[in-house]
Amino acid sequence: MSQLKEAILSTTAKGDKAFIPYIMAGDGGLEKLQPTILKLQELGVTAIEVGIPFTDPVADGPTIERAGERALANGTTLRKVIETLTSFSEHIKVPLVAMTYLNPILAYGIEKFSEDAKLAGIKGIIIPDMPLEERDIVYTALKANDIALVQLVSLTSTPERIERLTKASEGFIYAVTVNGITGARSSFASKLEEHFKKIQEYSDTPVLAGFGISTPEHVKSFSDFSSGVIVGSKIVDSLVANDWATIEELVKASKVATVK
Ligand SMILES: O=P(O)(O)OC[C@@H](O)[C@@H](O)c1c[nH]c2ccccc12
Repeated sequence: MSQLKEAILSTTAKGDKAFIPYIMAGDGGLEKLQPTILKLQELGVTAIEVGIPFTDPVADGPTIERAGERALANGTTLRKVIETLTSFSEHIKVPLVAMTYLNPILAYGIEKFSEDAKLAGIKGIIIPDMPLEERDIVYTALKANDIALVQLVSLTSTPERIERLTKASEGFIYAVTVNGITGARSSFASKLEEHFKKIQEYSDTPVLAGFGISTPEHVKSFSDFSSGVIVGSKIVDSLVANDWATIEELVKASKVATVK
């Protein structure tokens, strides 16, 4: 079993829910990466999604897109992110999930990338612009380096597609809670619960909810019918504002059993 899936299952076994914050590597300078990751793991997050900035981030909403622009303006590259993570990898105790578009990995070289990513503590990867049908391009190299390939399931996926995606997804299943791009939302569609149940039918891999989750109340309500949540834009904004109290509240909301 992948270390990513193991970390999530050990969290849910305690009665808590998984909490995965998304951060944009290089936002505020790459020197912020180490203190940010170490502080998040101190707060008890389950894993950390590390975004690699990219010039054409088609799935990113305005908050993440702007964070990416700031990171690129700082000179952040995939290579520098991997080097920085590797420099303190002995201190990283939670699995890292890289979030990158296909192009930077192909430019790096998929084999070399997978080997270097492993040394950097990366245990999973999300590639939003890579369709399931194309995954052979990267799969063997990732597998050889124990990197789980996480699939995104959208609200509009057909039942057949949901089945294929969930069966293929490794580490966890990323269930997208809204139509469209990333970013904080104030409300969600009804019937999400049914959608989540359908996703979970095909696989014992934990289903996590992501997109638009920005308050402790959202975290709690999604926790009722998923194994946990991913929070991106709200975390990115809070890091820019150096507002750790907000981040702590979000993480705490996932600790159903161990924090009263
Ligand atoms: O920002 P939000 O709405 O909280 O959603 C998480 C999301 O940002 C993060 O998982 C992510 C950032 N970029 C992506 C691209 C595709 C899928 C997911 C992502």
